[in-house]
Amino acid sequence: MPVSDSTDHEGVIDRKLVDTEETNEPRNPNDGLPINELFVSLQGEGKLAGIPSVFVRTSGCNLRCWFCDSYHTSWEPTHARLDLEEIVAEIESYDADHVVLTGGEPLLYEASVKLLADLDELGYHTTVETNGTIYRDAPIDLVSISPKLESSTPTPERSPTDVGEWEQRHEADRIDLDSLSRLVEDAAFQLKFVVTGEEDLPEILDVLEALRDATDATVRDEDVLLMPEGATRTRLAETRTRVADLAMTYGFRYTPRLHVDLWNDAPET
Ligand SMILES: C[S@@+](CC[C@H](N)C(=O)[O-])C[C@H]1O[C@@H](n2cnc3c(N)ncnc32)[C@H](O)[C@@H]1O
Ligand SMILES: Nc1nc2[nH]cc(C(=O)O)c2c(=O)[nH]1
Ligand code: SF4
Ligand SMILES: [Mg+2]
Repeated sequence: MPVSDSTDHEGVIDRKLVDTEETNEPRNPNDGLPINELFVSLQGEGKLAGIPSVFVRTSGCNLRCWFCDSYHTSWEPTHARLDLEEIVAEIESYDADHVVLTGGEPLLYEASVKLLADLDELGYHTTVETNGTIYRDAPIDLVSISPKLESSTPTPERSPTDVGEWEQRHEADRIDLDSLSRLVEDAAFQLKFVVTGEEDLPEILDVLEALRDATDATVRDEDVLLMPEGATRTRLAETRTRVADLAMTYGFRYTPRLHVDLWNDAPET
C-alpha cells in the first residue's frame, strides 16, 4: 500500500523540506541525490504493471513537458537531499524486490549510477524511468524510455506556469538519437510514448525509423507502448479509449496508468 504520509515511515523524507537549488549540475555521488518522494506502490505503467515496487523520485529535469504529472520535480523542483545510504536503508525498509528510479530525470545525476550499482549488488530488480535524452552506463534491469513528442512541448497557451526559455530548450533537447541508441543497446527496454491522439502517430513512426536506422539493437513493435496522456482519472477517461484503438490499429502495445485508475493524482502513489 502506498504510504500516504511519509512521516509515518522510518527514515523518511520530510516533504515540507523545500530546497530549490539548481539540480542540473553534475555533483560528486557522495553528495547523494535530490529526492522528491520515496514510497511503495504498484508499478502502474508498462511491461511490469502491477508489480509491487519501491519508487525513488529524484527532483530536477532537463525538459518541461506541459503535462508533467510530477510538477514538483520539473516546473517547481522540491526535494530533500539524501545520502545514498539513507535512500538504500529506506528502500530496504519496504517488502518489495523491485525498485523504480524515476523523477524528474534521474539520469541527470552521476549518483544515480552509484545507487543502481548498490541496488544491483543487493539483488533488486531495477527499472529506470527516463526521457531518453541522457545516457549513463549503469546496471539497469529495464530501461523505461519515454521519448518526448512535439505534443509535449510547452507553449504560452499550454504551460502550467510562465514558459520563459523552456519552449525552445524543450524543443531542442527532447529527442537525442545517440542517447536513445545507447540506452536500447545496454539493457532490456520499453519505449513508452505519451499519446493524446492520432496526430502523435506520424512522429512516433519517424522516431522509430530513425532509431532502428541508428542502432544494431532490435526494436520490436511489442517494445513500443502507447500510454494515454492524463494525470487524473477525468483526463484519462478522455484519452484512453482513443489511445487503445490506436495501439490496435498500429500494432503497438497499450499501457494503462493503473495508479491513476486506483488513486487518481494522489502523491506517493
Ligand atoms: C514524470 S516522468 C519521470 C521520468 C522521465 N522524466 C520521463 O519523462 O520519462 C514518469 C513517466 O510519466 C509520464 N508522464 C508524465 N506526465 C504524464 C501525463 N500527464 N500523462 C501520461 N504520462 C505522463 C512520462 O512520460 C514518464 O513515462
Ligand atoms: N504507481 C506508479 N507507477 C509508476 N510508473 C512510473 C511512474 C513514474 O512516475 O515514473 C509511476 C508512478 O508515479 N506511480
Ligand atoms: S521529461 Fe519527465 S519529468 Fe521531465 S517534464 Fe517531462 S514528464 Fe516531467
Ligand atoms: Mg508517475
